Amino acid sequence: MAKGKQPQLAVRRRSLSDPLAAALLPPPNETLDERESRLKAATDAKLISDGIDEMIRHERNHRKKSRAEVQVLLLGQSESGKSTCLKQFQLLHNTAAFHAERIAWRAVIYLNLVRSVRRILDALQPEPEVEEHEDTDPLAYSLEPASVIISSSGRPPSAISGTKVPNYDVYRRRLQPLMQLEDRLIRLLSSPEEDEATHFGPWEQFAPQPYTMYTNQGQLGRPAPTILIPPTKHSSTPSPLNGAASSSNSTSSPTSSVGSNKAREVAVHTSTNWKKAFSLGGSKSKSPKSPMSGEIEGWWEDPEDPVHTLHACAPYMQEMWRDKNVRQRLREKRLRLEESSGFYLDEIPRITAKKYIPTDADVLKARLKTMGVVEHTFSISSGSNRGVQWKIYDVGGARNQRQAWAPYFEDINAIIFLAPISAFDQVLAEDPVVNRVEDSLQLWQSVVSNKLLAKVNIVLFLNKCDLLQTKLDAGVRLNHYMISYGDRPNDYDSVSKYFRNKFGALHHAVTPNKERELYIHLTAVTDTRRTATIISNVRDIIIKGNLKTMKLV
Ligand SMILES: Nc1nc2c(ncn2[C@@H]2O[C@H](COP(=O)(O)OP(=O)(O)OP(=O)(O)O)[C@@H](O)[C@H]2O)c(=O)[nH]1
Ligand SMILES: [Mg+2]
Repeated sequence: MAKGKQPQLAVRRRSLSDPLAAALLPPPNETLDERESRLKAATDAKLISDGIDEMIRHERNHRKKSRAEVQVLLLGQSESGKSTCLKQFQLLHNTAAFHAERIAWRAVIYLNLVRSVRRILDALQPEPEVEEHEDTDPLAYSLEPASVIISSSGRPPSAISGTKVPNYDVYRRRLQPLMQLEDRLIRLLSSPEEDEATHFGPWEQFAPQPYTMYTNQGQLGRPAPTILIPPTKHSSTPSPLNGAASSSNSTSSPTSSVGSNKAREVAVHTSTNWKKAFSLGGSKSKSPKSPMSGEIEGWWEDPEDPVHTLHACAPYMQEMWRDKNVRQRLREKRLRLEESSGFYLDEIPRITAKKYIPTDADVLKARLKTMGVVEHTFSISSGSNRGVQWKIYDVGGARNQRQAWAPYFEDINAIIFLAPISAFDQVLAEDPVVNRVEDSLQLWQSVVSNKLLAKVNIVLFLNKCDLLQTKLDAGVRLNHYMISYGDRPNDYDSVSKYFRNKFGALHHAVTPNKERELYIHLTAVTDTRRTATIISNVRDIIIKGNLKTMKLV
């Protein structure tokens, strides 16, 4: 009985103590007049409330209409700076997320640093006899032509009988652990098809495994990202890296082959959230718990973390990079590492510190090749337009990636095309007989002449202007590589103007839309301050163009 009464009591108490319910009750002894005016007041209040609801509905619809989606495609050859440009958009419009992801870039920065070391060791290797090399491919001495300067006659003569580096064997032995680490990092970050890092896989997956391929159809009929994952998890596989100690005694070959890893790499193409996996607290890289205390600790407490090998090798890296003979040998081989992607050799102690956290500038400099198409969404305000949804597509620019671009042409509003004009003396990694600027011009021509893109706003970034300036200041002559430049002055202003005119004239000659206004910017997209201003201009141009198209202005 007592049980049955309790709920009723509770209900009564609630209704009596509810001030709103009490206020709405008609007063006791209400007269007819009072009742009439009470009901009228209630009707008036409802009318006002309905009016407000209607206004909110109207506003919502209006906002929906003006919150048109802007879709932007970043195009350009590999290493033109597309992903770096995207990072700048993130830094500007999604700053918190960019900062949260900084830690995840550690692995890429480590790999970039280790690759620079390997390239030096490759360059220092004593040359075999001259006769054996007479018909050698000019690129045989480097895997990364983007940073190797090739003379018109092929192999630089001084590369053959160059400066001897007496400490070469010592460096090679001491830096051997880094070569093993490079293998490991490549396996973590690469696609099976590539010999260059493209994406992350989790730290612990580096066992030789067969792959299972999953594909599915993405929105708008676009090919969805392809994900290659191992059928089983091999987390118990012994690590090739057991801290610094295990590797320092190793005697295996110093120039471990990247190709030997290719078949067993775990690759994640484009979509998966690799950054999350490598962030602090991310699913794959939770800070390790100490077996003793059970407390969460930093990655530097994990004996398998690559930082230990790097930290142990740091003094030898420094010594080699400061060695005058080494520098001389690199000069003879025309290997300008300072100008290459992912250069961190000038900051070895900072990068290899146990508690190193990448800065914004480090992340912008980090080189990770894009495979497929990566979509990023931002909410961007511009002038009176608040919170416009932007989708920016970052594509892989290497030749074998370009077939993936076309499906995106139908829906986009704008293209930002990047052409690295500092690369006039470089060749494509994927086709070492093609000059990089020539390739950019060809690509540019096919984009701006495309009828499907006739109504699309096009913004051209003549990129890597900082490197162009350095190169010209160092005396590299444009007319050695582009005869059409003739005997014009070899300074930055003249050269940049020449490229601006060349790209502009090509657009004018082949565009199917003579009305289209072309916006050209001289950029260095690693420079945050300069790029922020350019991006905000571009943003306004694109939004204005987009609203015009949608007849909203
Ligand atoms: N100094 C300098 N470096 C740049 C500039 N733009 C890009 N880089 C560097 O060049 C490298 C390549 O840039 P990415 O943005 O990865 O090139 P990408 O066009 O995305 O290349 P793919 O993904 O292969 O198509 C990175 O290490 C960047 O930090 C620039 O204007 N100046
Ligand atoms: Mg990229």
